[in-house]
Amino acid sequence: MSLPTKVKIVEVSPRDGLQNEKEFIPTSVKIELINRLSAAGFPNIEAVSFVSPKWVPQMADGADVMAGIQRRPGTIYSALTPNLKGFDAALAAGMDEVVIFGAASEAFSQKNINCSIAESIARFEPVAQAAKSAGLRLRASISCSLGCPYQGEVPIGAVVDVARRMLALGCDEIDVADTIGVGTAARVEQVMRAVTEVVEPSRVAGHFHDTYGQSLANILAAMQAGISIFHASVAGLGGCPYAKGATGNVATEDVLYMLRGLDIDTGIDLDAVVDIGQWISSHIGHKSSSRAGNALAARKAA
Ligand SMILES: CC(C)(COP(=O)([O-])OP(=O)([O-])OC[C@H]1O[C@@H](n2cnc3c(N)ncnc32)[C@H](O)[C@@H]1OP(=O)([O-])[O-])[C@@H](O)C(=O)NCCC(=O)NCCSC(=O)C[C@@](C)(O)CC(=O)[O-]
Repeated sequence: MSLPTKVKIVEVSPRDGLQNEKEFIPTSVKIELINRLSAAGFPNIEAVSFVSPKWVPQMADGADVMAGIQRRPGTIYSALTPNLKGFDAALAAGMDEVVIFGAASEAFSQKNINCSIAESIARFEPVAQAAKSAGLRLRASISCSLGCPYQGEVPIGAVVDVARRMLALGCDEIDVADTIGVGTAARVEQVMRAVTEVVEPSRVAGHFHDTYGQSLANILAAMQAGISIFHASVAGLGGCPYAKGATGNVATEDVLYMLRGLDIDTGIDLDAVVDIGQWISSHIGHKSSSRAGNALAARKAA
C-alpha cells in the first residue's frame, strides 16, 4: 500500500511525557510547554489527565494547567479520564476530547486502573455517554497491544476484541499502544491490519514507546497498513508508572524528520519543535533522547 500524503501527530508530552517524572514540574512550565506546542502547529495535544493524584501525583494540577494555557483555535486539547470523576473534571476544564484508557492485557489493566478489562469497559460506558451528550470527542487507548510487562505476549485477538468494544462505546479514535515498546515492524503491521478490519483506518492511531528503538520502523509499518495518526512526545519524554523499565514515547522531532523526508505533510514546524525539545529537557534536567532533535539543535548552535 502507498504511504499517506498527510499525517496527524498527537503530541503527548504534556501528559505521557511528564506523568512519570519524579520531581514535581511547576504548573507554569507545563503551561508554557503546551503554549509552545500549540504555537508550533500541533492539531491535537494530550495536555493533562484527570486521574487519582495518589496514583499519578505529577498530573494533580490538570485543572490549573488548563486554566492557564492560551488556546489556539482549531487545536484539540485532550485529557485522560478513567471514570466519571475524571470526566467531570475534564468537562469543567473545557477539554475538547476525553480519553478512556484500557488494555489488551488483564494483568496490565489491574496494575494501571485497578480493575479487569470487562470492569473497565463497564466503567467507561457512562464516561462515553457523558462525552457524547456534552458534544466532546471521545478517544480510547489500548495499552499493551504489542506486549505486556506482566503477562508477556498479547494475542492479536485480544487487541481486536477491546477495539471492537471501544468502538461500540462510540469512540471517534482508537489508539493501538505499544506501552513497553517491544513491537517490531512485522507484528505492528499484522496488529494494525487486524484492528482496521473492525475500525476504519482513518480512526486508528499508533502510540509507540521507543524502549527497543523500533518506533520509527513501526510507524512506517503502520503507515503501510493504512494508519495516518501517530502519537509522539518532544525529546522522547515519557513512560508509564505502571510499566517499569519502559522508556518514553517516540520523539516527535525524529518522527517529523522522517515524515519530512518522505514528503508527508503534518503542518507542524520542526524547527520550533527542536527548540521546544531542548527547552523542556533543560527544565526537567535530563538530555533529550531525540536523535534528530539533538543533531538539528547542534547544527543550529554551530
Ligand atoms: C482509575 C483509578 C482512579 C481507580 O482507582 P481506585 O483506587 O480503584 O478507584 P476508587 O474509585 O476506589 O478511588 C480511589 C481514590 O481515588 C480518587 N479518584 C478516583 N478517580 C479519580 C479521578 N478521576 N480523579 C481524581 N481522583 C480520583 C477517589 O476519590 C478516591 O479518593 P480517596 O477517597 O481515597 O481520597 C486509579 O487506578 C488511577 O487513577 N489510575 C491512574 C492510571 C494512570 O493514570 N496511568 C497512567 C496513564 S495510562 C498510560 O500511560 C498508557 C497510555 C494511555 O499512555 C497508553 C500506553 O502507552 O499504553
